[in-house]
Amino acid sequence: MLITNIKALVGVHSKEKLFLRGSELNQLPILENAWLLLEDGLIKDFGLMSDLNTQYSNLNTFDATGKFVFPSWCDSHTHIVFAAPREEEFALKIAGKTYEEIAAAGGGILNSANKLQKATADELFESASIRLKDMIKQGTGALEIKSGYGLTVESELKMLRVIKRLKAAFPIPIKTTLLAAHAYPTEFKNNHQGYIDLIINELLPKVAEQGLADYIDVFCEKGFFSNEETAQILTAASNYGLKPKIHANQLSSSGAVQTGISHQAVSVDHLEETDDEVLRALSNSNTIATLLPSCSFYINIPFANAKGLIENNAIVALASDYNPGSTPSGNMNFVVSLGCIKLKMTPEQTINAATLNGAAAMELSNEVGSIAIGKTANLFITRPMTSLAYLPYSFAQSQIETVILNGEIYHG
Ligand SMILES: N=CN[C@@H](CCC(=O)O)C(=O)O
Ligand SMILES: [Zn+2]
Repeated sequence: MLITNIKALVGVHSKEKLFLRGSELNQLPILENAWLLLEDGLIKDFGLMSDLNTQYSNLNTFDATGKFVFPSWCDSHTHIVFAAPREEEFALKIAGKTYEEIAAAGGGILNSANKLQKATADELFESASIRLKDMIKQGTGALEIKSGYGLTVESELKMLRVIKRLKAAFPIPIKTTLLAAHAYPTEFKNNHQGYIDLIINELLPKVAEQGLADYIDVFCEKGFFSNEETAQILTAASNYGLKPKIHANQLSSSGAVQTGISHQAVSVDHLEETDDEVLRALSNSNTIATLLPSCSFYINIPFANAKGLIENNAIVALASDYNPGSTPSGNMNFVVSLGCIKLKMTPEQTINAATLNGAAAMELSNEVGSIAIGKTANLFITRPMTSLAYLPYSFAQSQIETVILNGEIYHG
């Protein structure tokens, strides 16, 4: 397929550029009045319309006059396998209850775990497929999915197998993260070590043997998993080659970021509580700071200090956190708008953070996240737009007209 007359081809980073640190995030290379050639599912070539080779004239052509072409969003933090939404908690939130209060009253993660344990794998696969199709139509072309609503060996494995089926059924790269340490099941409320032992001695060996996860995650937070408990789990997982991507500093500043970094985490995610120690720890670090502004928006908690992280030369990514409790939305266009409106990032910074750095947070930036020859042809074409900034500016409305995955138009 040949795409011609592209008003702006966005994110033409060199293939060697695998992530953008600090002020590099400002650089979003764009080719105006361009063409893009896709072949065998990959990006084959691109250039200026003035230099378009006539040998391509008999190809299947898509005329993108007035339109922008973006690399697909790379959503590196989601929990899209769940049994049921939790809109009953929505009313409690409106009435003023906090996320922690709802969780303490039996809502939250344990509520989702009860429902997931009763759901069949087929039901979970069907409902997650509907969510994933919606996300793809909204421009997502690579994502990470976590377990964490099973909280028993059997149900965590059930979730991971559902994610494996999603990988096989959908034409986009998907990475899987084991998040058995999402909350303590009620029966282990007063026996934390018992649950940790279950994860380490029973679950991890099975997950590793069956190749069901790429990463390990822990909700390292007051009232959930302490730094010491997190460290135990990360150390055990490293013996199976599972690198950490952890939930850190969402509700309090508890040292979670530092624990993640000391275990060579690929990313530390959330960081709504971004104190000076967090900035220092992530300054020049190879651990990616993944920010989830839709979560801050939805549960009314502080927004992460993106500017401080960028000024301190951290690698900042943006992701959705799609889950039934704190963020019932996987719309990366809205994430990018919030990045601008609430994190005070520029449109260029948010787009880089939601594409190339998101890909890096899944160790996929060799494959996706920018427009480079040889990368997978996962991209989207907008409606005619006046400028790049129009996309985040027109918040909560989709400017995406056509989604292309592996070089072909996606019809869902
Ligand atoms: N904080 C931990 N996990 C999710 C929320 C899970 C839930 O409420 O179901 C998050 O990233 O916000
Ligand atoms: Zn999360």
